Amino acid sequence: MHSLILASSSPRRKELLENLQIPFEVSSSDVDESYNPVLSPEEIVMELASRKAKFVATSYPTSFVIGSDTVVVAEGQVLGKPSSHAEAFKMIKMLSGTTHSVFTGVSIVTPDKDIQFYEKTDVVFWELTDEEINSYVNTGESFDKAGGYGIQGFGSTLVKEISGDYFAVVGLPVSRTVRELKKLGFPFPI
Ligand SMILES: Cc1cn([C@H]2C[C@H](O)[C@@H](COP(=O)(O)OP(=O)(O)OP(=O)(O)O)O2)c(=O)[nH]c1=O
Repeated sequence: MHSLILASSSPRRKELLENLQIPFEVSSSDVDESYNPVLSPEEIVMELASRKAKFVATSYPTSFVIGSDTVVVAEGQVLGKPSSHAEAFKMIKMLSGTTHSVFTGVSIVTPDKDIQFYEKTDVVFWELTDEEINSYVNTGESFDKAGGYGIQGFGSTLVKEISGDYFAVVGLPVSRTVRELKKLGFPFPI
């Protein structure tokens, strides 16, 4: 039987896949995450997800390997992870009182195929005061997350509504991923 590998160092992606109670291994993908700025957000996340999965697949040639990438798009700008308090503040300020889109791309590499897909989720933030933004950034939660927030943590208090897959915002659109794995012939118990 083929084994399943998650090509990620994200603890959230691991937790989401663990919810399915199927055995898998984690192998982090040390790839260059730069991209051509002319690409659309969906092209960027699928390209980076593919790079991550392909990198790990070279070490697991008989496995099904899943790679994923998440970015936030606001005011036409693609936001990755902030690297300072000031940058995180600026990102959350940009998201305050408006709707932004979260794009998560997934790539699945098997011994004889590789596919990519993406999910887009729209997220509406409450109007936030500078004080609220500062105290959120002070939690330290911003730094390893696209757009500078985590919907699954304190960031849940910033969110007014979402339209789309919550799990895709956290980093892995689990149900679509399972459907695609099944189409590729991976034996799922459910
Ligand atoms: C918007 C949002 C993003 N994120 C996270 C998901 C991703 O882990 C991260 C975006 O960075 P990614 O580069 O997609 O992933 P990563 O570096 O964390 O992990 P790897 O490349 O090894 O798979 O932001 C949340 O956890 N919650 C959120 O609400």
